[in-house]
Amino acid sequence: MAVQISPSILSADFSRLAEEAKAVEGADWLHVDVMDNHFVPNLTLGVPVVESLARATETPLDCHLMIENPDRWAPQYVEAGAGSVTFHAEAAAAPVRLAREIRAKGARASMALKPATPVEPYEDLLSELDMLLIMTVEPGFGGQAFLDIMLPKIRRTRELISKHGLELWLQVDGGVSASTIERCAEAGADVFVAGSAVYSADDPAAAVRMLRDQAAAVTASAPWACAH
Ligand SMILES: O=C(CO)[C@H](O)[C@H](O)COP(=O)(O)O
Repeated sequence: MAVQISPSILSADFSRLAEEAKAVEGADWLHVDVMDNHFVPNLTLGVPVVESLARATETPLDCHLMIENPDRWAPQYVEAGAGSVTFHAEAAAAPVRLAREIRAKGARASMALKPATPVEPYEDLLSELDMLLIMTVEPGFGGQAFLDIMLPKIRRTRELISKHGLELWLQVDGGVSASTIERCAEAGADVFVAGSAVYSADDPAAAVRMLRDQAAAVTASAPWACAH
């Protein structure tokens, strides 16, 4: 699977969201961080803003729900126009049922793990998902330093994906930049969320292309990438 870049609008100017979305057209996804001030100590946006963003950009929306009770809310983000919906393992009451509901409604189903949540208890669920998101910062805020200690978890997840022969995308989110993306790619990630590294650049679209090229140069020689 080709490397994909998903710029996070958490680092964009929220008073100009449509323009900021257009500034990264050419990216594979637009990462939309939904925070409820309960699951994480920050509050961002909800379903009506996602509906508006879906109308404002051609880029498919990759909605990351950092919220309590995703079982209730996630289907509404599919209806709002998201192409991929990520819920947190720590918050979902019935992750398999929820993943099936997201898929049945027509979006890609994804599950996220906070840094302290291991992947191994979820091994048998991976076949129900289209993507697994490994947080490489504590969720809640952009601009945090990348947690190197997550690299072994990325590697172990890639091994599980290979062991079961899954077509599961492996996303990383938090502190991904020109100086960390290669380590993530070497460990086995193939979908990269980048907020501040993209939106602090003079040319956000060029920053997306540079990150994609950097990661692609690494994964070109990865055995797991060649297998797809
Ligand atoms: O989910 C997130 C925070 O919870 C953001 O997507 C993430 O932090 C992106 O920002 P940056 O690339 O600046 O770290």
